[in-house]
Amino acid sequence: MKTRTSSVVHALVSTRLPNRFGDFVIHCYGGAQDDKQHLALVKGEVRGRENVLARVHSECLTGDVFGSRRCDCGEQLDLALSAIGEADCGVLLYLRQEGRGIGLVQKLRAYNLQDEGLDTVEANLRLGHQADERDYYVAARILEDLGVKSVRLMTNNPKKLDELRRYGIPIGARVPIEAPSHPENVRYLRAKVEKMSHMLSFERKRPRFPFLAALFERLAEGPLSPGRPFVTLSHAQSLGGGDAQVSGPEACELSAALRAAHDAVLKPAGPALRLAWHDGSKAPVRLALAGTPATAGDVVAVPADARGDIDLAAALAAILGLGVRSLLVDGDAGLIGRFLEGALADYCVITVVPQFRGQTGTGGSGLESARIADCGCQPLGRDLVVYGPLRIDGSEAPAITPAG
Ligand SMILES: Nc1nc2c(ncn2[C@@H]2O[C@H](COP(=O)(O)OP(=O)(O)OP(=O)(O)O)[C@@H](O)[C@H]2O)c(=O)[nH]1
Ligand SMILES: [Zn+2]
Repeated sequence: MKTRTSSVVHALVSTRLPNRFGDFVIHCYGGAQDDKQHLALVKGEVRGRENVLARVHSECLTGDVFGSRRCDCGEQLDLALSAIGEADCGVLLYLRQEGRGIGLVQKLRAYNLQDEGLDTVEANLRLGHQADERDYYVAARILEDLGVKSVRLMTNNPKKLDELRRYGIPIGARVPIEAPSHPENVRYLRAKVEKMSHMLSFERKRPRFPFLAALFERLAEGPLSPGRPFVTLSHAQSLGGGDAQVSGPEACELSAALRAAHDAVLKPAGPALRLAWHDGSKAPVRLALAGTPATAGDVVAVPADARGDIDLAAALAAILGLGVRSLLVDGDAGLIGRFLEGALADYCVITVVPQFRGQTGTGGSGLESARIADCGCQPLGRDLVVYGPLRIDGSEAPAITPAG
């Protein structure tokens, strides 16, 4: 847990604040190291409660008060207050960290730089700031002071989740909070996704990999077979048939898009399996055979199949029970094969890396480095032909240039 010794915040005053979203009490906190007064809007009784609906919102005068379309802050504030207003209890913290901590004047300067073509992160850096200078220590202490035991946090920002956890706030779940995008803020939102890893689904809907559009649409509908999540198998293999060692940057991007589109990713981890939520909203879980010696972290015990391996059907049922409706299996050839044997998968995305290095059928040192340069690919009836001039380390540039 991240700790700090300085700055103990305390409520200076609390008063009723009925607003258009419901009946709130506002607590004004002082004593923070930054000398600012931070606010907590509380609906209902949150003391001693688990999984309290919460929003930790950073001040954005332009968005929150003046309805700026440069960002999504004002709309997120409304969404959060209205969700809390409808819940029986909840908390909104309003942290005075304007402009991701750089202050109003610098944020407005950053807007001018964005009008000159920089993105929101580059603008901060140009002004001599970090991309994000916020700190969530005060937020954690206020939540503790309010007696909140754990939260369901409305955010799309993974750093916010990490920081609050590190300051000791248990987060039971992440609740996405997405305002519709506008032409004026789409660049800003895209920069949040690409540079600050924000989890915004409008990006997922972008036809970045048009050949997967049908899969992405289907995923939104949830499981296809009863008793298990929708399962996509993904694998990168070499021409020799074994697992590929290194894929190119675009294939890495594809694999990131696949991870983001599924609720969770399953990978082999020795004899066990490791389940990780794509957005980090929950801690990863290990699925291991019952009786396996415990290691750190959460372990779900799964029965063995006839061969003594993890029973994958039982593992999938347990994974569905954990709330995962779509699962990406990021497997080696062995794990993929076992899912196929059990007819436990719905979709498959195989990347072929045009090199021969792999586990199967390659031993010689020449083959180790052999690859197809200028790789081509052609569906041929029901088959797929991968072709192109060969290059083996030490050989000259390929003599044949591919047609078309
Ligand atoms: N420096 C800078 N700050 C900005 C810009 N646009 C918005 N902000 C600030 O970004 C912060 C956004 O805060 P939040 O909405 O709490 O947090 P978030 O990081 O967007 O994460 P979410 O919880 O997903 O909303 C506010 O402090 C805004 O003032 C910008 O272009 N530059
Ligand atoms: Zn804003």
